[in-house]
Amino acid sequence: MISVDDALRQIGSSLKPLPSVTVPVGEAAGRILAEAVRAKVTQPPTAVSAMDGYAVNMVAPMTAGTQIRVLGEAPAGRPYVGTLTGGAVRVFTGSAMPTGANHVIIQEHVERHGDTATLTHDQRAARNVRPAGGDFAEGDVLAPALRWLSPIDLSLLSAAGVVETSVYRRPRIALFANGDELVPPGKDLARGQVYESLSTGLLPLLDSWGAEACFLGIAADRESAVEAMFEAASDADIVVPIGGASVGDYDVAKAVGRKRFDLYVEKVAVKPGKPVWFGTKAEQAVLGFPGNPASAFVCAHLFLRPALQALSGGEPRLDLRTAILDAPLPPNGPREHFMRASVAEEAEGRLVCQPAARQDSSLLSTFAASNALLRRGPNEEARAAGDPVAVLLF
Ligand SMILES: Nc1nc2c(c(=O)[nH]1)N[C@H]1C(S)=C(S)[C@@H](COP(=O)(O)OP(=O)(O)OC[C@H]3O[C@@H](n4cnc5c(N)ncnc54)[C@H](O)[C@@H]3O)O[C@H]1N2
Ligand code: MOO
Repeated sequence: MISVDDALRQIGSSLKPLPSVTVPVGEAAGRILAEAVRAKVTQPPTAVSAMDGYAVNMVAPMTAGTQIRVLGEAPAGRPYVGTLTGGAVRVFTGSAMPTGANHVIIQEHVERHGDTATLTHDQRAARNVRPAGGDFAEGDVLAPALRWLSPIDLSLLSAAGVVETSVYRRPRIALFANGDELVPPGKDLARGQVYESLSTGLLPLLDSWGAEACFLGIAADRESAVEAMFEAASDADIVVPIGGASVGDYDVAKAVGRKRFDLYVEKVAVKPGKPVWFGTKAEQAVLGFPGNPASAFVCAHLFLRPALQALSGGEPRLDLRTAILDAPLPPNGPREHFMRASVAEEAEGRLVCQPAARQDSSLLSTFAASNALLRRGPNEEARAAGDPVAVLLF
């Protein structure tokens, strides 16, 4: 059995980044940038008014009662072409500032009669102007390579005149379940049957991690049925069989996988998830999950998410944070343990971690009530309330 870190290293060194593809910015949310994006224009391109009002050149404080001649107007998109020469130009939020103007008197501070604006409030200092390039300048790096593009990133790139981006192709993941006892939800259960429940949760999880995931269905505990699933998964970058990973007489997924792939990981010293297995053949990888529900989800977080990072040019790693334990824990056993836990943020960003009372790897209800995995090292000594611990938030 190898450690979690060694398994991650093995996965990282076996997976090469997928090719990059060019996509319209509008379709790039959730994708990972293959190269940095620079601004094509400066934003704002010129100084603009931040308010509706009157643009003036203010050389000294102005007092209420001062009268100013209104020379013209500059609606947003139609700059004023003349010179100011002591007068004011009617402007609006987003209007280009007339040449020479440094201040916008908000319209609430003015009484307007014809071409004359009379100040109703003192103007102490020049303000209400957004400088050219205040957001970004042409050539600025707006998003570095490997950035996961959020929806707001797309607006940032659009504001900078960028219409296409180079992103990694989405990893294609094909899941299938393995077990004679599994039945799709909606059917009546016969004695000994349970609903196949893992695909419904894993598909959207993978989608949220930027993958294109599909579920091929349930394979019976027969080699031919599992073979058919692998055939149907020929397009996938990673095939993920769920279940049939252990040593039982009917655990056929791994037995078939061993014939089709070179296996580099056969078991990991982790709890839950020990029977997880990994291999490759040509351009395809297989990552077999144990069927116990918590084991499958822990393996998704510990191994599949980092595998997706590796396919997108990143380092496969776990984003562990530090939290404070809220109750004592007994010594850990020999396997690294990822306990289901609830983490809450307290004052000043301090994270407090409460491990779930029941940790059996069959329990979906415990997982659903948790938002983190609490990592305990192999043979780690007992922990006291208040001790710092490592957590993986999800
Ligand atoms: N003698 C030993 N027995 C077991 C060992 C061992 O080392 N020696 N390891 C145990 C560990 S740890 C795990 S984890 C499980 C994993 O076994 P499998 O991957 O072979 O999983 P299955 O037997 O197929 O299923 C286990 C359990 O999960 C249910 N299941 C499976 N798939 C689904 C699904 N898609 N949806 C809902 N539920 C599912 C299945 O019905 C079983 O109850 O092995 C231990 N045994
Ligand atoms: O590894 Mo199993 O996942 O402990 O139940």
